[in-house]
Amino acid sequence: MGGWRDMSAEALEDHYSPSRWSPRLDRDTIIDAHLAVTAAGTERARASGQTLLHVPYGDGDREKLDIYFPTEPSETFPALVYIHGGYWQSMSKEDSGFAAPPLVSQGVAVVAVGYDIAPKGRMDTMVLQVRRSLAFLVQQYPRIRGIYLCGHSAGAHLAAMVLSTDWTEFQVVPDIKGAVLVSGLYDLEPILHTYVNDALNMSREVAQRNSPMRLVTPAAPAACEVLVAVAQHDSPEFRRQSQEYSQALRAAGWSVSLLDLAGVDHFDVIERLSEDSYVLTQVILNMISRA
Ligand SMILES: N[C@@H](CC(=O)c1ccccc1NC=O)C(=O)O
Repeated sequence: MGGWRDMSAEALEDHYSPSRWSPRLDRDTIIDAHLAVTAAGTERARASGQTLLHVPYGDGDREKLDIYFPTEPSETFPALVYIHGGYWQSMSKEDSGFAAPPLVSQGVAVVAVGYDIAPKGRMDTMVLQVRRSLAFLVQQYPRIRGIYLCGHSAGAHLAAMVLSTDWTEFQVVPDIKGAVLVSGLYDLEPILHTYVNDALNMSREVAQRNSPMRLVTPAAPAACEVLVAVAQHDSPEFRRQSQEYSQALRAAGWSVSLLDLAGVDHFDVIERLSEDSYVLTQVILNMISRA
């Protein structure tokens, strides 16, 4: 932690703008392309399989989740809980089902979680919402046995916050068997100094208490397996954050792998989960089948 403190305001802004680092598309089109691809992929997943959409896990507008059921469900089945990115201020669960087809065909349910994005959603609230969605899921769906978390970018941050949850404050302890954190942020302090915080309006204290990097605890005996994935064309700051977080978890006794995905950028690193043959799809299916 800390090298970023020597960076100029412009450099920080650059490093925390994932759209500026892709060799594939220019910065003005890549976000729109990402929204279009993930929305179309979600539509496809909804049209082709059995779903339960907009299930409320709380009273808030966005406190809802979508379930994509396995094509041939066994009596109990594992679930991958997907937490969308968008810098805590864009996207929704309506763009979060694109990863379902290759998983539901292999007996895995996919659950896309909604949460209140900024400015309505505050950082503490978003973290609490995602934690509550997991508690709800295990209480309401006893057929789900074994949860795998997957988050992209800001969603990987929220997934990492779920890993740091003290479940004694909830009625249940979800059986989280694995976590796949893709191109995430684990230290929120640098973004206090960028445009990202305009909508979030975090104080230093809020950023610190919501930084997974500061919340790494010794691994419990049954701690889950963590896969920290980062794209070749993520910015050096994003790549540094993934490296440092995975090292910190490993030093605390967690079972962690750092996966550096070649040939992809911050956006197609996750979009390609809609493909059966994508290496990350295969790694996720492998993680689930080994458990
Ligand atoms: N303003 C950001 C947008 C961004 O980071 C983003 C957009 C859509 C989905 C995920 C994103 N990144 C992290 O949550 C950028 O310049 O790329």
